[in-house]
Amino acid sequence: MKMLKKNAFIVSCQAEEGEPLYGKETIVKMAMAAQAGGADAIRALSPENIREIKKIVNLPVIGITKNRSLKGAFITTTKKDIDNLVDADSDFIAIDCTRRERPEPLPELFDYLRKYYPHIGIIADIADIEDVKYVLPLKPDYIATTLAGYTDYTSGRDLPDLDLIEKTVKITNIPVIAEGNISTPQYARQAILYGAYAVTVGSAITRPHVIAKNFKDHLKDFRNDEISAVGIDIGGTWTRGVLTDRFGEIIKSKKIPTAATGKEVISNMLSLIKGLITNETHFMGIATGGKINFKSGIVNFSTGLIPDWEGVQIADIVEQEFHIRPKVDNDANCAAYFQHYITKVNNLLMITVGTGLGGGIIINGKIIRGIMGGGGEIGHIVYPGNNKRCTCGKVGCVETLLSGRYLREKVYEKNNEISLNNIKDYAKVMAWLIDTVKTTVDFEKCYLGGVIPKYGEKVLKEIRSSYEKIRNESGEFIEFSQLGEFAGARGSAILSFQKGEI
Ligand SMILES: CC(=O)N[C@H](C=O)[C@@H](O)[C@H](O)[C@H](O)COP(=O)(O)O
Repeated sequence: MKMLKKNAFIVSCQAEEGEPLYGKETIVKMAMAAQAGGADAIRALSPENIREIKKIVNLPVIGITKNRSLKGAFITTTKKDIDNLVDADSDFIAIDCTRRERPEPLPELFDYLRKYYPHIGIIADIADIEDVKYVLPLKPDYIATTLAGYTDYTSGRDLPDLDLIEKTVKITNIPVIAEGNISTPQYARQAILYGAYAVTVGSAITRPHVIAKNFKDHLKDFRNDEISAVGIDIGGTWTRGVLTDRFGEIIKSKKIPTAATGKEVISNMLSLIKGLITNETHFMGIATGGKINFKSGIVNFSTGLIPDWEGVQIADIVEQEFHIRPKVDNDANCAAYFQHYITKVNNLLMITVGTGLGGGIIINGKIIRGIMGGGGEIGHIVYPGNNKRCTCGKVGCVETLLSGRYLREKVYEKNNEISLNNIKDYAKVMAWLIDTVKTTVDFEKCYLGGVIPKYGEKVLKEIRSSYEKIRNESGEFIEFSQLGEFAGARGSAILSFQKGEI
């Protein structure tokens, strides 16, 4: 019996009737292309194709037949199929070994192959770990995860099912072939590291209509329109809104005081959106204080700076009204994202000094959100010796020493001039905070946004020199953010153009 190489890369070259590339001439070309790309073996459908491939391509072939008219198992289900595949010079034959109804009993197919074609390797195509247990007594030569997601008992699973590989290698020494929805080279590599003996890739290489659809899926929501987005930033004091183009440039902006009850905050948000949205707007972002579940668009936790905010299903409310699913994120995360977008700095800390003290951390271009959406909430780090109670319920949060309100008290203005007499303490705590976060995530730049830039360079200088005393290194990486009061709203607009989690 032939063996597949360890860590082999198998390319499945298939097109069923009705698919655009159906026909043996194309299938042979697919196999040639796969070989040129370094494939170690080919998986192919139907004796006619296999015969042609074997004439031209010098690689082992895993042969299968498919009978789509069957209700249950459909890959190589009869002894006649086996005869035809062997006759076409297949080196291996894959058999549907799922627990579904089938025309001929599975043990009979195995016995038949072993008796009449002992040189042919048998690959058991399975869908879940129960299938593996079901087929183990028949001692297949390989087990392939081909059918995960394709049976009624596995449909709806996250694919590729890498866990299935891990579970299978735990209960058997029979080599496992990772197959089915290995859609990227990274997944192929992961599959091997999860314990697969070899990996089979099909559609991602040989089904151009699937590849094209995947590209289209990433572009189709741009439609036949100018790209624009509404971005809303709901803060403790102000609710700001912008309509931007694809670059985050403001087309229109508006701001209103944040209302005193949750109900009003929501109705204000909706009317702000109404005043900004156009017929061509298909994207929306909402930035707001608190810990936000980015996936569901629900406020997980709020300090109370925005009234009745916890548990509000922002994304659902907006979607119901405007039929656009908005991306909802923490306000400082959105400001940080916009800072990253504008400056191209991939590792940064954004501190927004406002009603509270917001933080957003970008590492390798990604927003750090964590489990509950509380990532980067640096205002709630406890400053040693501080016993002020914070709006979040804890005692000692730096927010109680660094918020905009506190800054105003420290930097009092006499005859329109800023007095910096008390700024030293403020700068010391801010520098301590920056050092604490830098020690944790080692960002490249720290931007101070919100109200702090309006107090001028002297404040910045003081923070830098406090930092230099703590670290004995330059504080030049600390800068004022130049993006202004709409940074959060613009950031949420830019974020809404992205697909998936950013
Ligand atoms: C379910 C089914 O009919 N699978 C077939 C089995 O041979 C093929 O259509 C797949 O292309 C092959 O398994 C590779 O998987 P993917 O194309 O997802 O990389």
